[in-house]
Amino acid sequence: MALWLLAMAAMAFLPVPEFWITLANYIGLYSLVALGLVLLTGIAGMTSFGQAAFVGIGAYASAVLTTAYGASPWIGLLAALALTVLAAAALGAITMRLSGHYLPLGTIAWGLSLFYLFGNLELLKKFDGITGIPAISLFGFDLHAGRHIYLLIWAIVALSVVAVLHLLDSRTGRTIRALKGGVVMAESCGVNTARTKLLAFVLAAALAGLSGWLYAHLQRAVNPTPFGLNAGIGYLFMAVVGGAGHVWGALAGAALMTLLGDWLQGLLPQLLGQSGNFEVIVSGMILILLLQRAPGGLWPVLVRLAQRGLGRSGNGADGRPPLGLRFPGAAQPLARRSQPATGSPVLDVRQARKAFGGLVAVNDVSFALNAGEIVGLIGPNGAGKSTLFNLISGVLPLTAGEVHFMGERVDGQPSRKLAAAGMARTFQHVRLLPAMSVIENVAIGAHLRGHKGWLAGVLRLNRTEEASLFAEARTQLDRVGLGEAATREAGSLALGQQRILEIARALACDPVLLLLDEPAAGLRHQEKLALAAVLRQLRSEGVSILLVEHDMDFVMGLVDRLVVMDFGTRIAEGEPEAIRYNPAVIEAYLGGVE
Ligand SMILES: Nc1ncnc2c1ncn2[C@@H]1O[C@H](COP(=O)(O)OP(=O)(O)OP(=O)(O)O)[C@@H](O)[C@H]1O
Repeated sequence: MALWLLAMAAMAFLPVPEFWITLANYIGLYSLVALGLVLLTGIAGMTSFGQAAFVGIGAYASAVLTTAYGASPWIGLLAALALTVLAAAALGAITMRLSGHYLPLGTIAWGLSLFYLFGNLELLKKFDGITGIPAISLFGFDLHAGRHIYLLIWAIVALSVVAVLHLLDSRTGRTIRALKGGVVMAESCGVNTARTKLLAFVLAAALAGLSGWLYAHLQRAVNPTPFGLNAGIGYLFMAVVGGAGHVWGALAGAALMTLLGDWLQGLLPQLLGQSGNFEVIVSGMILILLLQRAPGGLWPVLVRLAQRGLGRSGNGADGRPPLGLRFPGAAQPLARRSQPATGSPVLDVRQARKAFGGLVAVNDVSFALNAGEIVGLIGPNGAGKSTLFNLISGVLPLTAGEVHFMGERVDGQPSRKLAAAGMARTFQHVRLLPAMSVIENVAIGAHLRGHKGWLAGVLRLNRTEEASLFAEARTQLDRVGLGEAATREAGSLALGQQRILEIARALACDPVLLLLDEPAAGLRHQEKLALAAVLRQLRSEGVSILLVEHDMDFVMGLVDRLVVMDFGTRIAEGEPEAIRYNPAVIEAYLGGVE
């Protein structure tokens, strides 16, 4: 990064052609928008075609203030950011609720609307646009030449890159990255996913607004053309082609698309003997080929080539150790909640019912669980165990009945509220972030035990807390026997170990009640013994555990009580030995006894 900064800064003082500076200025402006898209689309997983409209809001805000009201461009900057953030908060509150194809369609809808708004408002001089925008003045020096504003543009790009890198390497950043693992997992760790999505959306828009502000004072004139849907698609292309999962991919994509377009614009008319927009067609084809050859984008390819050239290999795609693993020194242990007294009521499920249309998956099931107890929920496939888990943990709403947790009625509450109250869970189908390190996955579980927000993350005021969160994650990994794998990518673990990782993540929540959905599936015999030992240890510490499991040997030797379900109904409850010989249970499993 230092080398890159030096090279970029040197260019301003070297006798390079003015035209290079112009290209570099535009690459810088595009990089800012693409950087926002890396955050929003590549990392948080939400596709937006409408970013150009936010560039427009930033540009017009400053253009109007500086031309019609004679304000300083710096006041224009504040207005540009404020207006973009407000517009993004309003649009995001509506659009971020959409999912699947509807989300990108939604962004196209408001992208188009804003474009026509720019072109039809008298205040913005309609499609003619605004001219005579003043240059930015810095320390009494007017930045009216491209070479002058160049340094400002790239200083802002560099700061933005650092800010986004810091953000991603923070408590809030992990929640943004966790969105790709699905909202159910993130919410079960206490993350407010709606707010996190909105934050990613607003931050991406703010970067676009910043780019718009710079654009207005570089061009000194604005009209709606560069803020339309075409430009929005172009920005998305830059992020994807550069490598949407990587911060530096934004710069790589902006540089590639700008340089390629410019090169082809000069070359093609000479080759073809006629002028036209042929560069759009040819660069489109080149980009498709590139995406076929390198679906992850240009940046990971550049990193691989550089590593090969240097004869080194890095840990992550960026060639650096995984984010969040650079904490020297001892950490303050996180505060723990006090566990309820052994034997006191923790969970009380009363007549819980769930119907999916005509199918009653859980049929008026009742049972209770006390502190320091391990209760097993068993039953044949399709008996309704996972559905009951989802009812208890707030993932699914009940059709009827009640769930009480720690003396309070909790049905109807979102799972993040239950996580805050001390309920942590794992999933039947493992839900983790395969490209994230093992320890970072576990640190997501400790989300509610930290408090630093996104700004503290960006400004690096979170280091002490991060050290504590990671120390906690490491403790839980050691506890379940995965300490050695802390820095590995979670996706590289065997499935059984991924389940254990989920247990460590749930333990990082400091739970009162642990809900484990088939924790022993995929484990070898020794690993099962080790897991049983960990669960017994937790019980002795006062943690209550409810587990769904098909492995009867594992369950019988571990649990205090069993609840048996069949066809959505509780058919038996009792100590393992009694359940083993219960005729109703035998019938459910074996389909009848002679
Ligand atoms: N979202 C849903 N919509 C419709 N039906 C569902 C849904 N989720 C579960 N079911 C049905 O509810 C019943 C209970 O399913 P559930 O997954 O809870 O059983 P299970 O006991 O966990 O089974 P397994 O041991 O195979 O995981 C099944 O018939 C299933 O097909």
